[in-house]
Amino acid sequence: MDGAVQGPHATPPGTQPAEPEEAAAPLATLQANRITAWFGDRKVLDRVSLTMPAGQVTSLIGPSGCGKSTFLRILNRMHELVPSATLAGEVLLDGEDIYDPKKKLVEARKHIGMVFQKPNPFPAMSIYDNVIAGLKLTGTKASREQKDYLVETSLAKAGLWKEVKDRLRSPGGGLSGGQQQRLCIARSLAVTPRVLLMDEPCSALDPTSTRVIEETMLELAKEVTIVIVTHNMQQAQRVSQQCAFFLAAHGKPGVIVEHGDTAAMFDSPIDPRTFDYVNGRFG
Ligand SMILES: Nc1ncnc2c1ncn2[C@@H]1O[C@H](COP(=O)(O)OP(=O)(O)OP(=O)(O)O)[C@@H](O)[C@H]1O
Repeated sequence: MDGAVQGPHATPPGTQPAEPEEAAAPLATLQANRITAWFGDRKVLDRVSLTMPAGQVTSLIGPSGCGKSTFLRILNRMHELVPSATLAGEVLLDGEDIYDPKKKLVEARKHIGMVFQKPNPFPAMSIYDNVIAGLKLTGTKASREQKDYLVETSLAKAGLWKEVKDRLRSPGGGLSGGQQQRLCIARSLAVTPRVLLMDEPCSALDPTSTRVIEETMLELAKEVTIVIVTHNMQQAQRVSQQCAFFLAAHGKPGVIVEHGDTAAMFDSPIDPRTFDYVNGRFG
């Protein structure tokens, strides 16, 4: 990493969002191979493999406790933050193992961003500083002009620029829940991730904010590979091209029962358990 922000800068502030003058990083495919995960001696995932194709939205669906969030957190090395947590298997970002001991943890987090269920901006920090907060964490240096550019383009991509462009110095905590979630998306985008993981990003939001986030996701998927955990079957159908159905039988670790094209999973699932779940018959 050269420590510099990618892309051009110098768009006069207060005007229309700037268009990037350079191509973004090519779209990336994320591949999980035979992921097994434990908390202490309790196995919660068993040999889960899934390819999350470049430029697509992949939904992870399934009943509570079947390991969807654990799987998502393994995809950007957050699982290892839990002291008792261990795992086996590999996660490849465009063929490169993110758990390679030679690779820095911060690299995985930079390339693979995460948006959480509850919007978590730094409440007292300005909207502007919230967006660029990740630069420091990833050791990325940027000039004032580069920061201005990043703030504007990231907020525009997150669908928030127009609403906040005149109050960039106001605290992030003063925004509505839906706006805060889009601010968190902008913060993730500012470090130019190649994959964005979203853990039930709309579950704390009203239907209007949910719709705005979903529209934002569909736009973002053109340049960032997205993986979303959702309990909302309509949302999975609206936003994702691919779906994976997780299930944990009583006392057993979670597995993927079925995955594939979202429309096919909902219209003609192969496994009867998938049929029951997508039709609201259990879970
Ligand atoms: N920090 C932790 N320590 C111990 N066990 C955990 C921890 N986090 C999750 N688990 C357990 O791992 C299993 C999988 O949990 P996980 O949160 O991944 O499921 P999920 O499918 O995302 O559930 P939900 O849909 O309710 O969010 C559960 O049995 C849960 O109790």
